[in-house]
Amino acid sequence: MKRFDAIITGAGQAGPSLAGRLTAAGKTVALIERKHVGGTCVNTGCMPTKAMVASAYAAHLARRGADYGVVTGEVCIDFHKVMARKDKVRFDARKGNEDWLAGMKGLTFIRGHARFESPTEIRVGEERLSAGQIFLNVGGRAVVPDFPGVGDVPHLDNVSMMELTEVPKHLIVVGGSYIGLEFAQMFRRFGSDVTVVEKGPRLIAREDEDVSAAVRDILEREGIAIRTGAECIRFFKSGDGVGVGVDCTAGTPEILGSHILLATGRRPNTDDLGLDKAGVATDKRGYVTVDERLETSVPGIFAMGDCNGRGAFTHTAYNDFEIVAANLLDNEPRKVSDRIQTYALYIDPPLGRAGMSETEARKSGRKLLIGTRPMSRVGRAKEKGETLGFMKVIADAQTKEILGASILGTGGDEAVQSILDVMYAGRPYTTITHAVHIHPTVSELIPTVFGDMQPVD
Ligand SMILES: Cc1cc2nc3c(=O)[nH]c(=O)nc-3n(C[C@H](O)[C@H](O)[C@H](O)COP(=O)(O)OP(=O)(O)OC[C@H]3O[C@@H](n4cnc5c(N)ncnc54)[C@H](O)[C@@H]3O)c2cc1C
Ligand SMILES: NC(=O)c1ccc[n+]([C@@H]2O[C@H](COP(=O)([O-])OP(=O)(O)OC[C@H]3O[C@@H](n4cnc5c(N)ncnc54)[C@H](O)[C@@H]3O)[C@@H](O)[C@H]2O)c1
Repeated sequence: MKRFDAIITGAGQAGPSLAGRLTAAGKTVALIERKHVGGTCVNTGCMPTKAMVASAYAAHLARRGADYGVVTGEVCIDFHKVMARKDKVRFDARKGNEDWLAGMKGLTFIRGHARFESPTEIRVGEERLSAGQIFLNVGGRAVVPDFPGVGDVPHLDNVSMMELTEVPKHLIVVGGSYIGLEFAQMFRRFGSDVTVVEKGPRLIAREDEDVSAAVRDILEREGIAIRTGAECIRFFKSGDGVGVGVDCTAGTPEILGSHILLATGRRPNTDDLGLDKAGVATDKRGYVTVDERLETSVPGIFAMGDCNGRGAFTHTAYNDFEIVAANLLDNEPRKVSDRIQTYALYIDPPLGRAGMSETEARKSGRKLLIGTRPMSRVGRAKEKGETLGFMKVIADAQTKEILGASILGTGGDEAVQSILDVMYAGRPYTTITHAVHIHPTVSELIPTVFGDMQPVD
């Protein structure tokens, strides 16, 4: 049995940074990783997809060259180069993480699958390790729903999408949310026919209806077919290709394509972790139950990142590390409920989100002020020739507290963060209306949108 002060399971977005803080504090740490250092984000998530989104954007802009007075000729995709560029981005990042860990004094890095033997013991293959503190950072993986015929046809997920060697002729994306829509638009721009099949009545159902509708419009303008309300999804083989039954309500009952991507959500990697041997509680979907400081039902065992169900983003996983480190090492009482919801959807133009949606704000029962502005009335967007989308901001009419914002438009992922910072500062929206922003930017219109807010029922 090898003894350590701490064991960290999973080298995703929280584990390595926590290893850095713990070893710097003089503790001995074992970090266990079964696959690739960097986890989902670096290897099969954010980084490679955003590298591919950048290639797709270059293709889109090149096709629109004439709009800007630039003569480009026929635009062709060298898919091999697109994928090689993506691989360089992710492999460089993985290597950077590996080098960082290799130079970490006090760290023992172990490759293999970790399982609990008891609340203080972990087994990796034949090796047994023990520690007084154990930190889980095991992330999640794609869900494969039990669709009829799902075992009869090949299907892709975010991992196998990274290994494609040619552009699919017709990509059928099942699931019209963050993962599905980012892949749908990029592959349309690479030249695939793309159909999105979503069982719900609209795309990205967590967003407001006006946001869903505008996103649908953006995608349909590029020739992406969208089938919402697909309640009867089933799969079958069709010649060399695949078929997806959608039928039920409207449109053609079946779609024939060359490839299927399943993007129907994620599940935590907690089913094969021996949690029962440690007595660590999970909810019914397998997410590890944690308190405000991210400690599990077993004192001394903590869970960070996607596996605790308190966030599903790289920045929330990293913030989990910060919360744990602050409480355990800095005597600073940070808690997960201090976090304000924020994220972006990286279609083009992107959707930047902070705080509540309008639907959530209305449910809160507060008196609201809401301001909106189409991107076609934002100078910066006009100059760039990228005028799709709109901004929406929401405030409490009585307290002037900023409740939320959605910026669907060019630069929306960056611009929304100026609002987020004022929310963290706990300042009223008048802080923004009194601020002077740089001209010409998308952000310069944010004070105007707050200034133009109207009361809603
Ligand atoms: C296609 C896609 C695009 C995304 N884009 C974005 C984005 O743009 N922005 C964003 O914020 N988020 C994005 N995400 C989400 C983001 O990738 C995750 O939220 C983030 O990676 C979660 O980090 P984590 O540390 O919790 O888990 P992970 O990064 O998944 O790391 C967990 C690690 O634990 C290891 N592991 C699991 N079980 C064991 C075990 N038993 N023993 C040893 N090791 C184990 C795994 O191999 C993995 O390396 C995207 C996700 C996908 C799939
Ligand atoms: N830009 C980003 O930050 C980014 C990008 C990609 C992924 N992510 C993260 O990854 C997570 C997972 O993304 P996702 O898009 O896979 O999942 P999701 O949970 O956001 O959406 C799943 C979609 O699939 C649909 N669906 C679910 N079950 C279905 C079924 N049986 N049949 C048909 N449709 C079904 C749902 O209605 C929903 O639209 C997100 O929550 C997000 O946190 C983030």
